[in-house]
Amino acid sequence: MRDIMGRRDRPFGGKIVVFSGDFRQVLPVVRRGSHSQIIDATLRSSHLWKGMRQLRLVTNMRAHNDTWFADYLLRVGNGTEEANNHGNIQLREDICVPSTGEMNDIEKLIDHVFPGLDENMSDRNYMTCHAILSTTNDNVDKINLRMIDRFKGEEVIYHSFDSAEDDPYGYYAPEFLNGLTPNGLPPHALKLKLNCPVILLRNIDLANGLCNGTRLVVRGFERNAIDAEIMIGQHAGRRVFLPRIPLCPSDNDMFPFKFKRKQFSLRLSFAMTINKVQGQTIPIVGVYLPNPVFSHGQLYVALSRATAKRNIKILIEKEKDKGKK
Ligand SMILES: Nc1ncnc2c1ncn2[C@@H]1O[C@H](COP(=O)(O)OP(=O)(O)OP(=O)(O)O)[C@@H](O)[C@H]1O
Repeated sequence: MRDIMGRRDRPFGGKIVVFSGDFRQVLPVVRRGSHSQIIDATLRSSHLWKGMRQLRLVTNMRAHNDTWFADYLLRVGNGTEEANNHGNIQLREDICVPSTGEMNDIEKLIDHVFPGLDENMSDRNYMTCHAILSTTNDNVDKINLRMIDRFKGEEVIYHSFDSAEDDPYGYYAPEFLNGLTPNGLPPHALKLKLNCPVILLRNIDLANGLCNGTRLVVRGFERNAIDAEIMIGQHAGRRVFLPRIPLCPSDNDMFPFKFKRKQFSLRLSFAMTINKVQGQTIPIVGVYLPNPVFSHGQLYVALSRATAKRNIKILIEKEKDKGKK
């Protein structure tokens, strides 16, 4: 930009650039980064920050029909909501699913978030509007497996082809490789049913709306392709065929070998991680917290996906209640 504008002394060659963001949300991810490295990666730490003019948006448009909820979100995000002696936010009882410590607590949360699932299974809008959020991929996988079992229809399982790239002597058995599911990769056995919601894990075709985080519903199964319909955004309603593609973990140091998985770049999306849904609106939200959130920002992102207090339910598992945030 400086070269084009011929003004090497000014940031962006003197052009006005608009940055937007909400500092209450989850901070940038720095792999294995320390607190200071994470802070260092934020816009506020950039040398450009001192030259920026700040404008504030003051109305929460997503929750504009529920001003109490909009204020509550601000209190959570600003750290002014009532906290206990450990500095953890006490979540209000009226937005929590009572926890008994039994396995069926999760079923109760599912019933709250997905009422009338059987009648609405093929409705794209229904699937777009309902989701359960949690902190880690393990928690999310647990809910997704329960949901796909409850979902009506015949199950189809696509298995991946896994290999260790730099293993000429075959030290790593296929069964061992199949058991690995590094972050950001689909599972070895991808269990799907017709009309189930899924989320893309890679950028495949940005121009046609197929990018990391795109939510789709499965409309058909082929031997080596999945027929899916895009759920949200400007390409909503478009039908696409998704192929199996070779995928490697984004963190190369995770294993002492180069792991490659050929699989559909999809995961079920009845439940998703809080980090994955940052930026999305999900009108009816369930939050599953078997363990505390990592930061207030994460709680703020989870709660602020919803449009009103009545549309949110949180399950905090009882036996781990002490550390709740
Ligand atoms: N001016 C507006 N009038 C009506 N609705 C609006 C307006 N601006 C935004 N919205 C709605 O509010 C919701 C959130 O908008 P958007 O995703 O642009 O906000 P955001 O600041 O990026 O949210 P977040 O960072 O929390 O994900 C969307 O459903 C959008 O349609």
